[in-house]
Amino acid sequence: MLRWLTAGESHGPALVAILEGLPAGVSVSSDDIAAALRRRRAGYGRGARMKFEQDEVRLIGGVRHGLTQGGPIAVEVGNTEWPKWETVMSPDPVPPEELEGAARNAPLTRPRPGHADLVGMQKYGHAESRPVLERASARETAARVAVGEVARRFLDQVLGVQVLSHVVAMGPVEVPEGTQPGPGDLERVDADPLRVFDPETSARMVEEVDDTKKSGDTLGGVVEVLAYGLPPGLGSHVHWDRRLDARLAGALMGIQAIKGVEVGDGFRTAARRGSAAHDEIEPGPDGVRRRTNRAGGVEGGMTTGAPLRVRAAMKPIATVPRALDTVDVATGEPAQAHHQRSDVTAVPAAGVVAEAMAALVLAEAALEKFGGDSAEETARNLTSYLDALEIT
Ligand SMILES: Cc1cc2nc3c(=O)[nH]c(=O)nc-3n(C[C@H](O)[C@H](O)[C@H](O)COP(=O)(O)O)c2cc1C
Ligand SMILES: C=C(O[C@@H]1CC(C(=O)O)=C[C@@H](OP(=O)(O)O)[C@H]1O)C(=O)O
Repeated sequence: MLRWLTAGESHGPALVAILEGLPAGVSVSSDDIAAALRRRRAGYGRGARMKFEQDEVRLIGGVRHGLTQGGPIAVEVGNTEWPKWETVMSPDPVPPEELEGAARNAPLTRPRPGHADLVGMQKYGHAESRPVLERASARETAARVAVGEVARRFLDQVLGVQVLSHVVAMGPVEVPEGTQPGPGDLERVDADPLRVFDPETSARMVEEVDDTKKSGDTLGGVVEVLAYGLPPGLGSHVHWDRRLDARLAGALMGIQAIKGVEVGDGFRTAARRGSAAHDEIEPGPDGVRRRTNRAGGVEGGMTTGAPLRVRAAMKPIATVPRALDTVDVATGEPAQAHHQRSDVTAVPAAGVVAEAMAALVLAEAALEKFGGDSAEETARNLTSYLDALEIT
């Protein structure tokens, strides 16, 4: 069983993540995780914080001399901004006179529509939104990307699976139908300012971001995650919570601001007739194959062996600079929502987070199918399964 958990606040000292259940013998270092975190920080349209804050990675358990040992893997991602927040976010009590004069201590009583502020205050009984936004913030996704990188490396080294993502829509601007990077195209995608595979569309998207910023607004979009090299049979048709499509959808919907998930052609499939919706099966030089991949590599809740293709739709950033109407909960009067700074868009970063979540789910499904306490054992079990497949 593969499990993962994160803890920590946006302006706390650090985020932490634990990944439990990964076999021994997977190669990973602090530098590998730091590189993954750099990918998450990039992307045109992100706010000032991405420039002045650094992610400080420390592997504090489960890895020795660059190899996983089989025990829980613990990663700390330090927030270099912590010295500015030490008083306001102190875990231990602070004398009231010290807190009163502290910068950033003013109560946040004008909740932002679209963020977790208002309902979080209602549910947890807070008079202001600081305790809610600190944990609702997508800063937490740094911890997910840290452990997601370990899962990605397991998939690559043991199963030969490549996971990547690209941006397919920014607001109303979409890439042309059929734009799809291949397994070796991750660097090319990352080199684009918006992580778009089509340079002409990327240029139009950059204009859209600039225009949105100029008008004091924010922008959402759609990312696509692809996984190449998966064997057939991860997940299962036998029960709802073993279906791989359900598990991927849950993992992607669990990313802040993701409001829709599509597997394969998803919603577009619903508009087609059956004869134009499914992937016909034919004999190929290496065994049976599908003529198309409209299903996105999943049928009956299981991988088919074709490339996995899932999309996630992100809503526009909630902290709109041209602040939205709200109520000041301290007075009950109409007010403008709290705004200091924000990303114009974080769709490119959401793609990197979506890769991490997909990698964790795929690694979990692979370990359910093949087991193994060492990378060698998992690889052996995979080979034996593939060798024994009667219909290939
Ligand atoms: C990578 C990333 C960066 C984000 N940056 C911001 C931001 O700067 N400002 C903001 O208000 N929301 C930002 N968000 C979105 C909020 O976290 C999100 O709106 C909030 O959690 C509420 O969304 P929900 O209703 O889906 O939970 C970001 C989301 C992601 C995935
Ligand atoms: C810090 C990160 O993202 C943050 C996510 C976020 C939100 O509300 O989700 C709000 C912003 O933080 P702040 O309000 O402090 O400017 C983003 O910068 C990060 O991704 O590392």
